[in-house]
Amino acid sequence: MTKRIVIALGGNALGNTPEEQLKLVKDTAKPIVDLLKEGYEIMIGHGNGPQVGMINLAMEYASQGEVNTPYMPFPECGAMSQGYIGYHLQQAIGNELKNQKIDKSCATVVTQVIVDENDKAFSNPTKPIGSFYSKEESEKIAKEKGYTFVEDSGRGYRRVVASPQPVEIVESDIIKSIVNNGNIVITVGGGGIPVIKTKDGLKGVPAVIDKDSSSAKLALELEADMLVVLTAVEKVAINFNTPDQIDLSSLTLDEVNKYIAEDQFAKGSMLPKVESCKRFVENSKKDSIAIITSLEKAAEAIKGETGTVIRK
Ligand SMILES: Nc1ncnc2c1ncn2[C@@H]1O[C@H](COP(=O)(O)OP(=O)(O)O)[C@@H](O)[C@H]1O
Ligand SMILES: NC(=O)OP(=O)(O)O
Repeated sequence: MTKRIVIALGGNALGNTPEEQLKLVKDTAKPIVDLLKEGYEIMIGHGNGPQVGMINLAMEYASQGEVNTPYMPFPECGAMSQGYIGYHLQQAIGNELKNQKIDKSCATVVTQVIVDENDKAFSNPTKPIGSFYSKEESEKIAKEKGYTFVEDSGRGYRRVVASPQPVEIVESDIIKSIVNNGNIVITVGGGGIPVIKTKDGLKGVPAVIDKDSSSAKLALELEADMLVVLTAVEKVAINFNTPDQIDLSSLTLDEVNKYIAEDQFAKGSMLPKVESCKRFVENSKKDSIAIITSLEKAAEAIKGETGTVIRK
């Protein structure tokens, strides 16, 4: 039977500028199309932290100065980031499908994800977005704009916004029909545009959902066999970045719980990935697995030759 995979693409698959992104997505397209060729059904989720931060900053700047464009709300900036990233990815994957003479298509679905308006994440912003700043720069911007900044994994200071849990993927039926036809779908970009239910219908809210969390949700809703989280490291480690670092080839759910309790996975980087994989494996009705590895090693990891596999 055809196996269904959800791939969650990390920041290093996209870069930080349009030029960088256009170049990187070409490298991303090849292993994805290779997997389709091997008979897998493929859904792609991706991050948007740097991109939504950039769009939001640019739109805010333009709405304040002499240019005076209309104010662009944050959920609309999220939608723009999905379109911008989806456009580059679907173009690169479309070109690769043509190069490999595969008669299938790739499309992006602008995706809304329902969140709970009472999610406590709204009063505790944790999701880093946009550029990295020095401590002094971040303090200046925080004072001017009232933003919250945190130090992000030793890489500098970044603005943080609320990151509620995904509750339901609004467009899951259309996503299913695309993938059922053997085509590649790019969806839940940037975790999806967070929306809440109101008496007048859905309404966007200013937040950024974690893309690994939404990719896990997608994998559960579409009964995927595998969730593949692609990031900058080949394997998850314990004692990460210390002389005692041990790279892990496999993790059971019990081991995941033990290492989470020991604080082995950094908050805001590896922890949400491991937690998303755990949620998928724990709740999947099948014997599904999750893999965390790098884009370069994705094909090998799916064959079981590298990466960190998380299973029941
Ligand atoms: N225990 C760990 N094992 C491996 N990597 C870790 C660990 N803790 C933190 N990391 C870091 O987390 C990074 C992945 O998080 P991040 O950069 O936020 O992901 P993304 O690829 O989605 O942008 C890795 O590249 C690595 O530097
Ligand atoms: N939305 C999201 O999770 O983006 P990043 O992966 O860029 O943080």
